[in-house]
Amino acid sequence: MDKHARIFIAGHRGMVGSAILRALTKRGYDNLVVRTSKELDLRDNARVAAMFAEVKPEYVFLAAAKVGGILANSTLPAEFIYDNLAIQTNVVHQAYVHGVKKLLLLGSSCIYPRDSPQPMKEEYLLTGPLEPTNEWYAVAKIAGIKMCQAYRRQYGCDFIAAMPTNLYGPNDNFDLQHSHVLAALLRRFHEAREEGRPPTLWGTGTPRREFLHADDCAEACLFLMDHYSDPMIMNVGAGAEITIAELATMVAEVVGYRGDIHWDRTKPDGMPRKLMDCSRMTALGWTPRIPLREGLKDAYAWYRQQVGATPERSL
Ligand SMILES: NC(=O)C1=CN([C@@H]2O[C@H](COP(=O)(O)OP(=O)(O)OC[C@H]3O[C@@H](n4cnc5c(N)ncnc54)[C@H](OP(=O)(O)O)[C@@H]3O)[C@@H](O)[C@H]2O)C=CC1
Ligand SMILES: C[C@H]1O[C@H](OP(=O)(O)OP(=O)(O)OC[C@H]2O[C@@H](n3cnc4c(=O)[nH]c(N)nc43)[C@H](O)[C@@H]2O)[C@@H](O)[C@@H](O)C1=O
Repeated sequence: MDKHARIFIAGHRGMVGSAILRALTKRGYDNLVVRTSKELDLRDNARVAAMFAEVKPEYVFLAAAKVGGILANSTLPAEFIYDNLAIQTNVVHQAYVHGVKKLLLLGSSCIYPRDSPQPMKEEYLLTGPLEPTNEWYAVAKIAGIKMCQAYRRQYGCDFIAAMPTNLYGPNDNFDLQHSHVLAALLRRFHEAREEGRPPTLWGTGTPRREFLHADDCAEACLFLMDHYSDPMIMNVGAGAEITIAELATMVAEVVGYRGDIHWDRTKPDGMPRKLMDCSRMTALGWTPRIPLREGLKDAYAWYRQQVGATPERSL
């Protein structure tokens, strides 16, 4: 991408979009196009078409989506399938209509079958039933992948799709009902320490997850924009997994909480394991840089800043 190219970052205020914005700005890109969801609801096809006609972006990072953790996904199925289908349909189609040179769509590791062999390779897509807690979101994401592949096949569009694993970092959602596990745990342990009572976590603690910092994910997205043009999806992971119980211990250490943990086993575990096989990304020459413990410290520092907790007061 030329440093003056018009680059539309859809979802620039979200965790991944803001990390992409930071990464591009740091590299000196000076023609970045952003819109909040209030300024431009990407579910509205006419408004998306008008924006593309007016701005004529040359490159698109599609990081706008309806996103949430296991409970949000299982309790808001209509919003997860509708919003994501509509956003992708409008952005991908208008990118084709207005001759976008390259588009990167963000999918998710939840597109793989619940009982996939581990680690999960790209070719396992559509080889078995999905995990029920996020099937609506996963179906929408799979449709997004298929749109990129269809527009490449029929119209020759250079549209690619990256599948990140579970992400965390600055600008994550810390809502206790709707967030992903890592943000929820940082907040739960922070509040447990402040209030002197044990946190209640969900499920059994036995599921395994892989966690990638949003800044690493953004670097991977920029790398793929520069080095990858292929219909095959690309896994973007951290390369190591950890149980939720082990994650809880690590978060407790980072936050400085030393006490009991309660587990609410009425809450779902979701997929038992979700480890990406990232050998194709590694072979291309990209690997993540931020170790989980360092990333956790960074995410916790960001959270404390948001809640106005000074280190002196909160530790
Ligand atoms: N978080 C994770 O663990 C993972 C995320 N991903 C994928 O990465 C991408 C980014 O996720 P993440 O950054 O976490 O999500 P966030 O929830 O942090 O951000 C999503 C962004 O999408 C925008 N958005 C939502 N709905 C609309 C709409 N109708 N019109 C316009 N903009 C809209 C929001 O804009 P605004 O702020 O202006 O309202 C927001 O900035 C998504 O595709 C997600 O599926 C993949 C794997 C894991
Ligand atoms: C990235 C991916 O993320 C989602 O899938 P998920 O990985 O299952 O989601 P999660 O991060 O919310 O939970 C991971 C694990 O952690 C446990 N857990 C413990 N305590 C809390 C807790 O307090 N909050 C949450 N959310 N989970 C908790 C929870 O029970 C589960 O076992 C998809 O829906 C979809 O959004 C998607 O694409």
